[in-house]
Amino acid sequence: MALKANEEEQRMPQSAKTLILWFRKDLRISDHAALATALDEGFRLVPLYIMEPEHAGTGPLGAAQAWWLHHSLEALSASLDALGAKLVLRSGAADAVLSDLIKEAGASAVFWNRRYDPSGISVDKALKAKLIADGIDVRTFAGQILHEPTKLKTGAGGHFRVYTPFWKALDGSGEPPEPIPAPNSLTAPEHWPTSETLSDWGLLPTKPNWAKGFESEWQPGEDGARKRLTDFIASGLKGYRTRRDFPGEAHVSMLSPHLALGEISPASVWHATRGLSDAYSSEDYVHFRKELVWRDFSYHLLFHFPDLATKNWNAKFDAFPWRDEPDLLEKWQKGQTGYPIVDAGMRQLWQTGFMHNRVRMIVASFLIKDLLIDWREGERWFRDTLVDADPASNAASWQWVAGSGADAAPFFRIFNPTSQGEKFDPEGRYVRRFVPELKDMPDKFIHKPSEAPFAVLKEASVSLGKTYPLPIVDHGKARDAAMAAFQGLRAE
Ligand SMILES: Cc1cc2nc3c(=O)[nH]c(=O)nc-3n(C[C@H](O)[C@H](O)[C@H](O)COP(=O)(O)OP(=O)(O)OC[C@H]3O[C@@H](n4cnc5c(N)ncnc54)[C@H](O)[C@@H]3O)c2cc1C
Repeated sequence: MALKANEEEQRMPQSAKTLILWFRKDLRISDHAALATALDEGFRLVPLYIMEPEHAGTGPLGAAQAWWLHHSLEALSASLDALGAKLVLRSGAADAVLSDLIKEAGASAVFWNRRYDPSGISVDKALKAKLIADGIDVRTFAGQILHEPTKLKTGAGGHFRVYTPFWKALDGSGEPPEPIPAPNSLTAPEHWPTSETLSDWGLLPTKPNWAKGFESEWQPGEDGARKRLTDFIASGLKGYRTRRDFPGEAHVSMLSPHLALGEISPASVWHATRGLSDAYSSEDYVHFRKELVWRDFSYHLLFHFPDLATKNWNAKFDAFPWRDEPDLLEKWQKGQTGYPIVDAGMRQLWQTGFMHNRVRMIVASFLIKDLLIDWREGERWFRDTLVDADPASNAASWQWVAGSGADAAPFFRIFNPTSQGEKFDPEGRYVRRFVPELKDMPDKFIHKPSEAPFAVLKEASVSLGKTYPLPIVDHGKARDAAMAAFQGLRAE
């Protein structure tokens, strides 16, 4: 538990040791085990964030998440300022940055919260060994996920491949630890080391500023995360189980970008759904927790299968006859497929850096099964354009839709984009928001403008092929082609 300011001063001897607290995907001060332990032990603190090279550590960073990171670091910096501390920014390989900073700050300890992506793990392992050999006190802590992948095991002692037993094991292993409150103050080092300047990192887009639409949608940082959670519990959680699939309604939390950079801990989210009044159905909050646990499951898969983003989990899919169709890929990316729910999803992604989960499944199915384009193209595009881009959830979800993943949807479950739209966006509320050229279409044709009579199109000022595209593929034929490709795979 963190100490109060005056208690800290009394405990801290003049010669208090200096510690570097390395922030990574845990850009918060609440429920931060490394921070709380450092304070309990009376260290002087140098908070650090390292912009590591593309392929080592936290990267590669997509453009949309880079925007988020900029604002998240600003918010963390402001929280630390309010506690009398500074966030030191450095760029470069973590081992070089840390060895310089240890000398500059006269630090004897480095603490961090653990990460579970393959490149992060390999950097951390080597670094920890080197620092310990140099006599530095290195300690690492849990907190990015609910339960660490090394701890949850199947009855036979192996790792999980199927979600339901994973959920049961996690749920049965007890509640995650109670969140640790934010500290009231931090103890500064004798001299503050120099810091690079955030604006010099070029994380924000300039010409053009394609992130304009993000600004009204999001408040990156810990306060924004907490507000999102409070608002969701107040008005979105009721009805979550039955309404979470409807993208035109506000029954999902939109916490994923905050969780992706650790502005809020999953344990805090979990505990916030405890002790709710009878007004809440346990079906809603249990279902919500189950979704949160998909994130843990994805990390569990990534930890045990580090190539999740690049290799088919099921190697049978290695022989899948993917098509090389750059024009169709671009139409999908730009939301110009002629299928309104797909286009609305891809435009929501471009305009806000987010897409509703149901629609992610529909657009992914469309890319993979209607266009027969390799799921890895979709994974790459999402990684660059999602503010919640996450190495585990993104890769696991793409493989889930493709049918190549662990516990995946079978390949032959091919979404019909028209009937999915009609079922989950019956009045076209979501489509009308993101595909405004269809806003005056009647409900009956909002998901199938290409089937609307000429008079209906005219009345809605829609000219197919001009103001809105004709379907780029015929879904029925595309479905048959996908099934034939899949049957070919099974026959091999
Ligand atoms: C093709 C595809 C790609 C995806 N890529 C990502 C990604 O890069 N990053 C990401 O965080 N999620 C990804 N997801 C999972 C899911 O779509 C998002 O987590 C969810 O839409 C976030 O919205 P929310 O916070 O409102 O979710 P809520 O419904 O409010 O759920 C709460 C939290 O649970 C977690 N969660 C919910 N569903 C899933 C899921 N299926 N898998 C993993 N975690 C889940 C998220 O952390 C989420 O914030 C992807 C899904 C698909 C189908």
